[in-house]
Amino acid sequence: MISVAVAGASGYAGGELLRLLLGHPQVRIGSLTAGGNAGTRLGELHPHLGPLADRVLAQTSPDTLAGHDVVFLALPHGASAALAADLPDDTVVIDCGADFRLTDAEQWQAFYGSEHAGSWPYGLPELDARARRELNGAKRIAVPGCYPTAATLALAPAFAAGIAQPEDVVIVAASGTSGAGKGLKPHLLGAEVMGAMSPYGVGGGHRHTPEIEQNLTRVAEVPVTVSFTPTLAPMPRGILATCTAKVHPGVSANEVRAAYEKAYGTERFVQLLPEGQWPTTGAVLASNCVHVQVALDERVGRVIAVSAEDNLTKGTAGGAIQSMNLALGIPEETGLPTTGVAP
Ligand SMILES: NC(=O)C1=CN([C@@H]2O[C@H](COP(=O)(O)OP(=O)(O)OC[C@H]3O[C@@H](n4cnc5c(N)ncnc54)[C@H](OP(=O)(O)O)[C@@H]3O)[C@@H](O)[C@H]2O)C=CC1
Ligand SMILES: CC(=O)N[C@@H](CCC(=O)OP(=O)(O)O)C(=O)O
Repeated sequence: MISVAVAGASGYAGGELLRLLLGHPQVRIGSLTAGGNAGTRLGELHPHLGPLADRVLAQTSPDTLAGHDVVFLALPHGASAALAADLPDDTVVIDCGADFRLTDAEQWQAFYGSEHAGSWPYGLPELDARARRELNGAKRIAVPGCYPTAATLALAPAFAAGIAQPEDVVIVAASGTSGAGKGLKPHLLGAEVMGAMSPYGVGGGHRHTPEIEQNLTRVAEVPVTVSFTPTLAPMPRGILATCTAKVHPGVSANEVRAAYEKAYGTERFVQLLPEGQWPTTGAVLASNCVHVQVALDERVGRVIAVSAEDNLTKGTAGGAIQSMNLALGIPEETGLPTTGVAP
């Protein structure tokens, strides 16, 4: 059995990790830690995690996380780097936060405003062949942000196939409120969120912009720039990303379709929907699958790719466990749901 600790077990990402790990046949759940909620019964914070209800959260520290094969860090940005440095080199450490996602220190400084901690293998196996190679046997893994997972998977095939132009890429994505974490935020109070959609981080300032650009640049092998606008939607979970890019002159709808079929034909967790069927967040609720659809708007010469994911499942915890499976050399799909919850 693989012994696993979760730091940040009281939060949304930590709770989703535990929901999925409870169904993982090769995992034994060890230490569960938190910050201010240390000392609290898990059942008070996550009443849906019945079998773990009587576990009491410990304070997060290298000592309470010691002695495990795998440690998941589901902590606020900036909290992982120092902690990870004090965990043994032979422990698999999987960071759900942003600390080790970006390779460019200047971009990190510009968007996060703190010192760059470095970069780890990026936990998006479907990005390219290199991603899976680097995750196999990895001891440190950076889990992607939830928007970058959705946007990257929507657009990567168009860039990998050389169909899309690297400028004038526009991404507008709607997220459920759990994406913002459990902390109290005035704009996320029920009265503000219920029944309304609202944009935020408008004008290129959202910290996921450089992460999306990093991913698309990697597959395109030329610098890709994107305009990314997130919006908040009145639902607890889910992301719907609508992504468009100009195509090179002469690209046909058949070529676009073929590029996406080639990219995702054998992927278990990225499903290209049948032509004409468009992704919905409802269909991927609690599933580790991302649904993708693509069309060519011939009138304006743009490819329109739409993806839907559960931000807490494939967008965080499911993606993290998929990477753990690769790191440990066990089948990638172990313990991960490919079906959603409906209605
Ligand atoms: N929510 C999402 O959709 C996604 C989240 N992520 C990332 O996952 C990480 C966790 O996010 P999320 O679960 O949403 O956030 P939450 O705010 O819901 O949870 C944060 C967790 O971190 C703990 N914590 C906070 N401060 C400290 C501290 N100083 N020392 C130790 N523990 C601390 C909290 O403990 P306590 O309850 O005791 O305060 C809680 O367990 C973040 O880095 C986030 O960016 C990544 C992708 C998507
Ligand atoms: C709705 C909402 O607020 N979403 C979060 C993104 C959550 C996430 O995936 O991002 P990190 O892991 O980088 O925090 C945001 O826009 O900041």
